[in-house]
Amino acid sequence: MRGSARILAGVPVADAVLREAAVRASRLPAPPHLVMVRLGEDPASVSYVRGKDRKAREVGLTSTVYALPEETSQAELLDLIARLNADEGVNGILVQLPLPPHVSEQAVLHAVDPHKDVDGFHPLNVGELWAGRPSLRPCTPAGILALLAHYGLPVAGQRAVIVGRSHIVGRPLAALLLNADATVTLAHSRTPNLTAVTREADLLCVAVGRPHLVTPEMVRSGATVIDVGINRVKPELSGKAYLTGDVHPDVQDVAGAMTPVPGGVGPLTIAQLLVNTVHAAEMQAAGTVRR
Ligand SMILES: NC(=O)C1=CN([C@@H]2O[C@H](COP(=O)(O)OP(=O)(O)OC[C@H]3O[C@@H](n4cnc5c(N)ncnc54)[C@H](OP(=O)(O)O)[C@@H]3O)[C@@H](O)[C@H]2O)C=CC1
Ligand SMILES: Nc1nc(=O)c2c([nH]1)NC[C@@H]1CN(c3ccc(C(=O)N[C@@H](CCC(=O)O)C(=O)O)cc3)C=[N+]21
Repeated sequence: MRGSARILAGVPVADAVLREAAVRASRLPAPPHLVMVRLGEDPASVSYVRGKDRKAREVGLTSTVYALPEETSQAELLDLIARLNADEGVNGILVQLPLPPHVSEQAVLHAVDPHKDVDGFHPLNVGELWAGRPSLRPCTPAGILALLAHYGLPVAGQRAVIVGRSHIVGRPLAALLLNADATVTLAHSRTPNLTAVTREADLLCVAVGRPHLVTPEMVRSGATVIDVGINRVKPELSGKAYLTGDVHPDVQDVAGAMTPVPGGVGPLTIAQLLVNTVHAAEMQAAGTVRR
C-alpha cells in the first residue's frame, strides 16, 4: 500500500461550500447572474467553462457563456465587457484566461467592473488583497484556504512555501496565507536550490504546471502538500491521456497530508467562483456598491 499521507479530497469540501452558496443565493431577490466569456476553442478552456457553467446552474445561479471566435478583436471584447458592466442584471463577470496573443490581458482585467470581478483579478481587488482587506478573493487561493480550514489544518504560524508566482495562483495565494499569519516564501523558476527551500515548508503549495516536479526528497516529513497543477499527460506507448499534478505520487510516503489531482483544488476553484458571484450579488443588492 502506498503512502501514509491523509488525502485531502476536494469534492466534499466543494459540496459543503456550494450548499452554503445555494442558501445565500436563494435569499436574494433574483438568482445571481454569472457571465463567462471565452475566446477560441482551447479544449481546456472549453472544458473548464463548461464545468463552471454546469455547477452554477446546479446551485441555482443564472449563467451565461459568451463563446467568441478566437479572432475577436480587443476592442470588441472591451465593448462587450462595458455592456456587461452597465447591465444591472449581471452580477459577476469572468473572462477565461489565457487570452489569444492579440488581446492584452491587462487591458481586459482592468476593464471589468471591480464589483463584478468574481476572479479577483482587477488591480483594485489585487491591491485590497495585498493590503489585507480582500473583498472578492481569487478563486483558487481562496479555495485552498477553505480546504485547509475544512480539514482543520493550521495556517497561522506555519512556514508556507509556494512554488510558482503567477498572477492567478502563486501571488494571490501568498497574500491570503500572509493575511492568515503564515510565514510565506514564494519560489519560482529562478530560485536556486529549490529543494532546500521546499524542505523548509510545513505547508507546501505547488502551482507550476510541470508534471511531478516535486519529488519526495523535496518534502519535509509530515508536511501538508497542496498540488494545484493540472497536467494533461499522454502516455508514450498507448493508452488514454490522463490528468496529473505537479507533485509526484510518491510524495504521499513523506507528506502528512496531500491533495489529489484531479479531485483536489480544482473543484474548490469552481465552488469559490460561485461563492464570489453570490457575494457580488449580495453587495450589489445591499447597495453597498454605487455605480
Ligand atoms: N486546480 C486549479 O484550480 C488550477 C490549476 N491551475 C494549474 O496550475 C498550474 C500552474 O498554473 P499557473 O499558476 O497559471 O502557471 P503559470 O504558467 O502562469 O506560472 C508557472 C510558475 O511556475 C514557475 N516555474 C516554472 N518552472 C519552474 C521550475 N522548474 N521550478 C520552479 N518554478 C517553476 C514559473 O516561474 P517564473 O515566474 O520564473 O517563470 C511561474 O511562476 C498549471 O498546471 C495550471 O493548469 C491553474 C489555475 C487553477
Ligand atoms: N479567468 C480565469 N479564471 C480562472 O479561475 C481560470 C482561468 N481563467 N483559466 C484557467 C485556470 C484553471 N482553472 C481551473 C478550474 C477548474 C479546474 C477543475 O475543475 N479541475 C478538475 C478536473 C477538470 C478536468 O477533468 O479537466 C479537478 O482538478 O478535479 C481546473 C482548473 C481555472 N482557471
